[in-house]
Amino acid sequence: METTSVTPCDGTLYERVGGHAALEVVVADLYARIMADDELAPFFTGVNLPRVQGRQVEFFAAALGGPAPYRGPGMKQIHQGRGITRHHFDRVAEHLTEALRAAGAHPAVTAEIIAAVAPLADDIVTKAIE
Ligand code: HEM
Repeated sequence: METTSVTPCDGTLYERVGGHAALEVVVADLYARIMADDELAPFFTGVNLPRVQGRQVEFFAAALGGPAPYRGPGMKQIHQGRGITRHHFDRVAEHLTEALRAAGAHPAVTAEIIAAVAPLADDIVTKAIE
């Protein structure tokens, strides 16, 4: 079986992606990509981005098995009523994939992270028809 010391197959996804520092890089890049996307940027008009990015790092860290809990509001509470469609969710997931790739995450780790966030669509998407 092939093994590598750079991307061990054991440990939490949090560890395998590179811990807190790596997630800060990924989330900063994710928001740069979101704000450069004409279909997504309008959702974040007037939003305190540094604060939301900090929460996002906390959320991902906790969701991927990191040591600290996420203390913010739930996904449904945050996103309901914003008119987010499946299409918007998928675009964010694509930007997350690219941000992980750019940060050097192993493709298998990226795939596992995308699989881990996919079920969140049920709470984030509130508008069925575009
Ligand atoms: C993987 C999917 C997603 C996750 C894990 C996620 C997670 C989060 C988190 C943790 C926050 C910060 C909560 C807080 O205020 O403390 C947040 C805020 C926000 N999210 Fe998401 N989100 C996702 C997808 C989306 C999508 C698809 C959209 C819209 C296209 C979106 C729009 C927003 C907006 C506008 C805010 C700011 C709310 C505010 O503070 O006014 N999110 N999200």
